[in-house]
Amino acid sequence: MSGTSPVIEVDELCKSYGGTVAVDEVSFAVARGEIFGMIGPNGAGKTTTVECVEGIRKPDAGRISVLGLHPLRDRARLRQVLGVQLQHGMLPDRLRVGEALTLYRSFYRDGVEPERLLAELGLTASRNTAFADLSGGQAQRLSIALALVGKPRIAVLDELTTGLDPQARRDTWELVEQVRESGVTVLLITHFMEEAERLCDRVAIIDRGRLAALDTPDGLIARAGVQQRVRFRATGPFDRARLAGLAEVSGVTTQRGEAVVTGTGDLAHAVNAELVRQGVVATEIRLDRATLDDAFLAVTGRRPAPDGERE
Ligand SMILES: Nc1ncnc2c1ncn2[C@@H]1O[C@H](COP(=O)(O)OP(=O)(O)OP(=O)(O)O)[C@@H](O)[C@H]1O
Repeated sequence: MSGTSPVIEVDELCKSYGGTVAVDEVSFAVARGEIFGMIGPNGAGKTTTVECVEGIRKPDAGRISVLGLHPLRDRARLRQVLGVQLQHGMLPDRLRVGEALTLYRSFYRDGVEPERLLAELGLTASRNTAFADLSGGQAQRLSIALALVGKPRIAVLDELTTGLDPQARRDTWELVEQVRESGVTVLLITHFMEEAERLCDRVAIIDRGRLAALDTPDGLIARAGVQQRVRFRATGPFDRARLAGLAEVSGVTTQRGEAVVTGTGDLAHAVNAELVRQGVVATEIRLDRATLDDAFLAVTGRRPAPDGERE
């Protein structure tokens, strides 16, 4: 995190619905200009946490500060600096793209020229299209445009690319990177591990209402102690015992004529260096890198839903 004070501070946030504890003493801080991700199983408490940050839910306990504002007491001022992505189905079907942007622009003192946003988000040709007639990707881009039209300092994006095809998803990721480059801090809730790994500077894993882990994607993967795998074919025989004796290595097996070495740390480098010491040349060396999926499993005990699906 940079030396500047955080733009969002959440301190020991608690929220229950009747007997259901949705958020249980969650604390974190989001630095200016970062893309901060929240991942976790369904019902883990992500949306409730973010809704408390947005000032649309009242916490039972804890302290939240957003750009120095209190989400409930300073709600009107908060609305001017926080851009929130619309959830599906929140616009009237017959409202046209251009009209929606102009309407939303009118809610803010400061803002971006709607025409400019339309162009930047590739929506110029859809300006006169009614919301109900937009494709999934176009509707998603419109919801992002509406989150940005008030020139927010923080954008909250919830389920950014759910329902989009892979190409539209990648285009949306580029868009979010542009948003961040323009100086906006992004709070992103996602079910896609690949999305979190690719976009987020830091990721909070929320599980059963608690903050289970918080780190960079690489840090989460490394801290989970997830096993990595290096596969290679060797040009000649090599001493397996010496390979197995390396600090980084936990196992050496052979699969379909390939040596498969499992372990942690800088495994590929350690294996390669040992083979060089043995005078063996490895061909087709491949590293099966651990991913955020593995870290998620290690932290929550559950696999993320396939391809970010809702369970
Ligand atoms: N309005 C509500 N009334 C009662 N219980 C609720 C309400 N909203 C959420 N909950 C419950 O609180 C818990 C946390 O829900 P929340 O929506 O914050 O989780 P989430 O991590 O955002 O889940 P998802 O990934 O499914 O959106 C769940 O057990 C949920 O059923």
